[in-house]
Amino acid sequence: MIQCEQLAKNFGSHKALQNITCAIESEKIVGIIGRNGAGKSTLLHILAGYLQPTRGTCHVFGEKPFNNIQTAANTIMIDDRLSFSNYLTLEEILGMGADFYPNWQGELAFRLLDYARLAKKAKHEQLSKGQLATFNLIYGLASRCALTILDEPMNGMDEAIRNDFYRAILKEYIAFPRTILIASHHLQEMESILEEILLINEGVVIAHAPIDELKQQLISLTGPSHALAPILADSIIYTKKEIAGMTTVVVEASKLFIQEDVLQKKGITTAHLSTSDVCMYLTSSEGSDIDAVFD
Ligand SMILES: Nc1ncnc2c1ncn2[C@@H]1O[C@H](COP(=O)(O)OP(=O)(O)OP(=O)(O)O)[C@@H](O)[C@H]1O
Repeated sequence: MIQCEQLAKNFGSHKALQNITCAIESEKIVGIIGRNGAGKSTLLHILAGYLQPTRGTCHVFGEKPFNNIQTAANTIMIDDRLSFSNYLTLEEILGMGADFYPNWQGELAFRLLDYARLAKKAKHEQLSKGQLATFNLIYGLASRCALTILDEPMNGMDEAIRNDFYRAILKEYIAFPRTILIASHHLQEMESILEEILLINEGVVIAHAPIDELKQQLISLTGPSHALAPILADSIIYTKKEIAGMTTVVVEASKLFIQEDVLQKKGITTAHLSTSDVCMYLTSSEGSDIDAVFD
């Protein structure tokens, strides 16, 4: 469905994407994860055909997506910039969906509209931030596009409606499988619907793996500082905290060439991290510590 090779995008002298190489199969739900400014939206705009890459290649449905009719016909991009005519009511916007999207699910759209208690006669521009996000997401799901791109779709939604709509995304995906890319900072709450994660940092893909695999990349060790020091000699340490002779570190699991029972004998315990923590550590800049700002 998607193939990017050494994709780069510059805005003037700013390198928003430096080297994106990835392949995404069809009928997958993929989380596009990364810190603020990592390049997620830029990548999604290129995939949707809105932006032309500066270098490298990008193929969606086997073709270059920029200004491509095939991409436009089979892709929907939902973000907070999605706008509709100020003269149209929500009801009218949903009524027109069938004119643009061959698989349009009008009935579902209206049921979701009722569920979210959005007034049919309201105008798009009159909606609150959370209502706007809810309506746009309903529109995106009802379109049933082969490539559905959701850029921070839950921005402004309250927790209850967010949880409902994660479920709605999953149910819709099961009913009509398609490729859904979701860029979001709410990884913890949405990870149950994701199959894989594309982790971007400073315009570069630093991980692309199924959730369970990504989770295994890092491990936390806690034990007496003197026992941990020799074990960590060759490890990249993502975070380290030391209190009263006990140290806790997060390191790469694959670089730890020591058995669990040996660690136990040295008084060292291991713990797995959440996916969200793994992504946070993998994308943290070296030595970054907010406390240091106040020292
Ligand atoms: N049109 C533009 N002109 C200049 N710089 C831009 C433009 N669009 C994005 N950038 C810059 O490119 C970088 C990547 O932006 P992008 O919006 O892709 O990040 P993001 O990962 O989506 O961030 P966030 O999580 O904060 O939404 C940022 O440094 C941003 O300032």
